[in-house]
Amino acid sequence: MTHDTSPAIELRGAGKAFRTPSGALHTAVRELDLTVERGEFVAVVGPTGCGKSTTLTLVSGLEEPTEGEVLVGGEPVRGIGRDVGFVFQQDAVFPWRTVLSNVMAGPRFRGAAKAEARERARDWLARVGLSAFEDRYPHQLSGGQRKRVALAATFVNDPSILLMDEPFSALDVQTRALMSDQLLELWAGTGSSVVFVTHDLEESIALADKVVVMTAGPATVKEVFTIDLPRPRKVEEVRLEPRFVEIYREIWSSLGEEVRITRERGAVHAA
Ligand SMILES: Nc1ncnc2c1ncn2[C@@H]1O[C@H](COP(=O)(O)OP(=O)(O)OP(=O)(O)O)[C@@H](O)[C@H]1O
Repeated sequence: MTHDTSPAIELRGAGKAFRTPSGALHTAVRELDLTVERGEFVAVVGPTGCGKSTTLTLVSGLEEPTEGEVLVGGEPVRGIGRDVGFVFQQDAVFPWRTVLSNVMAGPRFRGAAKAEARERARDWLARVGLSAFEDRYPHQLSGGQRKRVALAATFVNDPSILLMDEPFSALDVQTRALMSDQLLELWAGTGSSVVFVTHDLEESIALADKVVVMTAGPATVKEVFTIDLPRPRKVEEVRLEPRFVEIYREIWSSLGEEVRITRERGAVHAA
C-alpha cells in the first residue's frame, strides 16, 4: 500500500454484470459506493442472492468491476493482493498437510525461511489454542478446530485486509459464538481492515464497527449503520445489552424491507 492516508478500501460507483450461459447480461451489483477505513471492521448484510459475495470478489481482485472503480490502499485493484487474507464458509486448508504445515504454507509461499515460518505458525497456533494439534491432519479435527486453523493460517500472513464470506455459517451456534469471540481477539491490535459478509444480523452487530445493509438484488448500498457498542466485546454478552436490541430493531427495519422484496419476487417466480 502506497498511500498511507487513503482508506483501506473504496468502491466508487462499482458495478458487476455477468454474462450468463444464454449470452444475456446479468447485473449482480450496481452503483456501489463504500469506504472501509484502515483498521475498521465492516459487516455486510443483505437478502439472499443480492450480491454480497460478488462485492467481496471485486475487493479481492478475483473479478473486475464492469462499472466504476475499486481501490485498495488508494490504488485500483489489479489481481489478488498479497496482503489480502480470505476466510470462506468452506475451509481453505490443504487436507494432505498437517495443521502446522498448513499454517506455515502462507509465510513459506511469501519467502520466509522454514525456521521462521515454523516459529510464526506455532505462535498463531498457540493463539488459537491448537498447539497440541500441530501434527494432526485437517480430517482429524472438528469443524470449529478446522476453522481455527484457517484463522491462524490467515492471520499468520499479517494481512492488511481480511475478507470473510460467511466464515462461521456451517458451525453450530455455540461454536459460532466462540469463533466470533476468537476472531475479535485475534483481530484486535492487528490493524487489519475486515469486510465480513453474513446472513446473520446479530452476528454482524456483535462484530462490526459498521453494518452495511444492501438492497434486494441487483444490490447497492442501502444504508450504513455505525455500531457504537464498546470494545472489547463478548458476543454472547453484548447481544443482551439494551443498546444492542435498539440497534437490531433499527437495522432490521431497513433490512427487513429488502428481505420482503426478495421473498415476494421469489413467490412470483415460483407461481
Ligand atoms: N459468475 C457468475 N455468473 C453469473 N451470475 C453470477 C455469477 N456470480 C454470481 N452471479 C449472480 O449474481 C447474483 C449475486 O450473487 P452473490 O453470490 O453475490 O449473492 P449473495 O448475496 O452473496 O448470495 P447469498 O446470500 O445467497 O450467499 C446472483 O443472482 C447470482 O446468481
